[in-house]
Order: sequence, then C-alpha cells, then structure tokens
Amino acid sequence: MPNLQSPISNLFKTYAIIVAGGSGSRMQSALPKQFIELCGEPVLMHTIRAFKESLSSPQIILALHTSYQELWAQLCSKHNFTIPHTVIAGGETRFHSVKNAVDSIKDLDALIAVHDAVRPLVSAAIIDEAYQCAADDGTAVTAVKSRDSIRQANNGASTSLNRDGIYLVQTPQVFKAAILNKAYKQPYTDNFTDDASVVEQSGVAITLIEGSYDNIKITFPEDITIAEALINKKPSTLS
Ligand SMILES: Nc1ccn([C@@H]2O[C@H](COP(=O)(O)OP(=O)(O)OP(=O)(O)O)[C@@H](O)[C@H]2O)c(=O)n1
Ligand SMILES: C[C@](O)(CO)[C@H](O)COP(=O)(O)O
Repeated sequence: MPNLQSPISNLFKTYAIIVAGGSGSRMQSALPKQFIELCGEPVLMHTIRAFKESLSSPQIILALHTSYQELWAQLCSKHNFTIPHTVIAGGETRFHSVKNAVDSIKDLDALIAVHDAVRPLVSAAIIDEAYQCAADDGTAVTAVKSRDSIRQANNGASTSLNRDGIYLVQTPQVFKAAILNKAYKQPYTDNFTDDASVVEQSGVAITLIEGSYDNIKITFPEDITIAEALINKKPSTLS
C-alpha cells in the first residue's frame, strides 16, 4: 500500500541533529570514522543524504569538532556535496554534542531527530516512521530485537533471560522539541549512552519502533567492509 499520508513536515517543522563529534577510538584510524570513504564518499555524506531523501525533509544540523570543520568543508568541495546543513561545535561527549545542537533550536513545537553520523545505512522509511511516531507519542526510538540468546552474569554465575523482551537500540531517535530541550538541561552522567536514556531520566516514557538490522553503527574496522556489502546489496533485498 502506498503511504497516502501527507509528509509530517506539512504539520511540524522538522530538524535532524547528526552527531559527528567523536574521535572513533575503537576504529583505530587516524582519520575519524565519519570521514572514511564508504563506496567512494565519506560515511557522513551517506548519512546526511538519507535524511535529505526522507519525506520529512528536516533541517540538518551537523555537530562537528571544531578541529575537523575545515576538513569537512574541503571534503564537501572535493565531492561536490551541496546538501544544505548547518555546522555547530561538537562537545566533549556525545551528550554534549547533542546538547549544543538542541540548544541551537529555538522552536519548541518542532520535531527533532538525533542520529549517529556513523549509521549511514538508515533508510528514509525508518526516518519518516520515526518522525510520525514522535508526532503522535512525543518520542520514537528505533530498536531491533536481539537475535542471539541472552544471559545475565552475576557473581561468576549466569542466568538465561527471555530475549523477546530485549531490544538493541539504534538511531534515529526522534522527540518533540520541548521534551528533548528539557531533558538536555539535566546534568551529564555516564549512564547517558543515547538520547532515550536522557529523555527517560527526565520522566518521559519512551516509545520503541522497529529499526533495521542493516542500520549498523560503524564502530570497528570490519564494519566498513560490512557496510559496503550492505550498500552493494540490491535495494529490494534491504530489510
Ligand atoms: N564527543 C562526541 C562523541 C561521539 N559523537 C558521535 O556519536 C556517535 C556515536 O558514537 P561512537 O560510535 O561511540 O563514536 P566515537 O565516539 O567517535 O567512537 P569511539 O567511542 O570508538 O571513540 C558518532 O557519530 C560520534 O561521532 C559526538 O558527536 N561527539
Ligand atoms: C546512540 C547509540 O548508537 C545507540 O545504539 C549508542 O548508544 C552509542 O553508543 P557508543 O558506546 O557510543 O557506541
């Protein structure tokens, strides 16, 4: 069935915060992983294009460490990359990068997606579904069910958990702007591993939506090979 709903951008101003302020220590590459080429262009360009191609057509805000902003400008020029976006300063942690971007958005009636620069395989369909769900529920966090069995370790022993109740969380994570703005006023703690954990701590319930096993995060060197294989799959086989 074709989606006959009008794009969410007819009803809400939409933003996408793409966080690219990390150093990629686990990648062990001199060049942070968001700038490494994937099928001929930097990872970050694939990610920004996915949002540009969504029906939600968000205004894109890119969080980049100041020391890499000149490199990014050079890469955009080299690759003729002209998708409009605003660059703001990345922070010391992912939380601080998101906070800088959230603080730059003054429209508290908007919808804001937060997405890792290093998840370049996100589909337009998932992006649009996440904005729609956040419009309805206030929050939308993409996740997939664990495909492996799960055990909880405890004092040298371990017990089996029901994997049907275990979700692996991805991005995009989309929120009504007022919810995200309030959540990011909280002081930072190490427990804030994603935006859902920050919003939940502020007292707001999280709605999960179906993500995709293809929406991998590029974290380790082998992830580049896996991402290229996924990109080269026929589009009709992407799940
Ligand atoms: N200070 C930071 C740290 C991370 N990120 C972003 O958050 C996303 C997810 O983080 P992760 O994969 O952990 O990236 P890095 O922090 O770069 O990697 P590592 O943890 O291996 O150092 C990435 O797009 C990364 O650029 C960010 O914007 N600002
Ligand atoms: C935000 C995230 O990508 C959701 O899976 C993840 O929590 C980032 O964690 P990392 O420790 O920075 O890889």
